[in-house]
Amino acid sequence: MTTLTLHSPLDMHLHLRQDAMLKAVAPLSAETFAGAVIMPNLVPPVDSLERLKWYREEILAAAGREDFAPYMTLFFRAYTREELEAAKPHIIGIKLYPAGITTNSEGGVSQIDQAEPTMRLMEELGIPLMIHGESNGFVMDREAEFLTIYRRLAERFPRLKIVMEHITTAAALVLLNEFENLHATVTVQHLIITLDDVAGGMLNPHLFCKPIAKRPEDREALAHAAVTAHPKLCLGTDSAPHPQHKKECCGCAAGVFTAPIALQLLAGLFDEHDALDRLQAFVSDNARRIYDVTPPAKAVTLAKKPFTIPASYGEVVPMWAGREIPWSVVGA
Ligand SMILES: NC(=O)N[C@@H](CC(=O)O)C(=O)O
Ligand SMILES: [Zn+2]
Ligand SMILES: [Zn+2]
Repeated sequence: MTTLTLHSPLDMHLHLRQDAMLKAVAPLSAETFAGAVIMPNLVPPVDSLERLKWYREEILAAAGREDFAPYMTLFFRAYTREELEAAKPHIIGIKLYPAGITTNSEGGVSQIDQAEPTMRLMEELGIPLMIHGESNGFVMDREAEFLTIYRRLAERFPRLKIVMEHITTAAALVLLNEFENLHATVTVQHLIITLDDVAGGMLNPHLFCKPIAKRPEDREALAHAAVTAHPKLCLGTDSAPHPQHKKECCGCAAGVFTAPIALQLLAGLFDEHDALDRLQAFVSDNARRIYDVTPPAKAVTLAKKPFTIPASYGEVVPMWAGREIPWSVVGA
């Protein structure tokens, strides 16, 4: 049986929520990941150091093991220099959401220009900026339209580390290569599905997320970059749990839940591309270098042995629930 051991896999974009949902999903990430970048889009958002420290403790308690590091982010707003200096040792970066563009982003930024003084301070202090990069244009064009903003920020703040979160287009990869200070995360679903899987046949709400899955040529470009372990790209699952009744309803919430199946799906993809030897870079080594983190030691062994994705994890339905996939986690 073919097996593969990954060392300290990292998820550089994760939603863990609060309360009962946090308690249900945090152990699932902690089982196979050594660390994760925790998104701050709670209600209300994590936009103070006090709230961030409280949230970190909640996560550690919910994860229930020592070998899982939550890398915390603050929700972008206008911060003072004093606030940023105090926050810096506790955060991996600050996450910017355009106002209203995705789940729980109502308090986000409506005028990017007005965000520049804070970005200037972040550049000076060496605090990375993570962005959900979508305009409010036509849904398939939102990321492409936002690329002009990424470009402007990359030019105006050459020493600011900018992470283009969950990229979904070939065009974003082109821009990624153009500026040294741009980096990117990509989800599992955007490497393996297109809009057809979401809405081309029977509507599949469990594959609906922001940004929406794009065209086959986008998926091919992203998959190529992932399986060749593009040095500026790393895994960020954007695993975003919503209870089943919020997905299977009229007005389905955006977010795909993949945390417990991400590594198995990736092993399948990398195997198909004869690239299993590059998975370690994509799920850990690139992130360690880009974000300058040293995760807890954790070995996760996968085997080419069929695995049926559960129908649900508590009240959350994962991507491809009930489907048999070729790789399993056999030791973590
Ligand atoms: N990706 C999503 O569709 N949803 C995320 C928010 C986000 O990452 O944009 C969520 O919090 O549910
Ligand atoms: Zn997002
Ligand atoms: Zn997200």
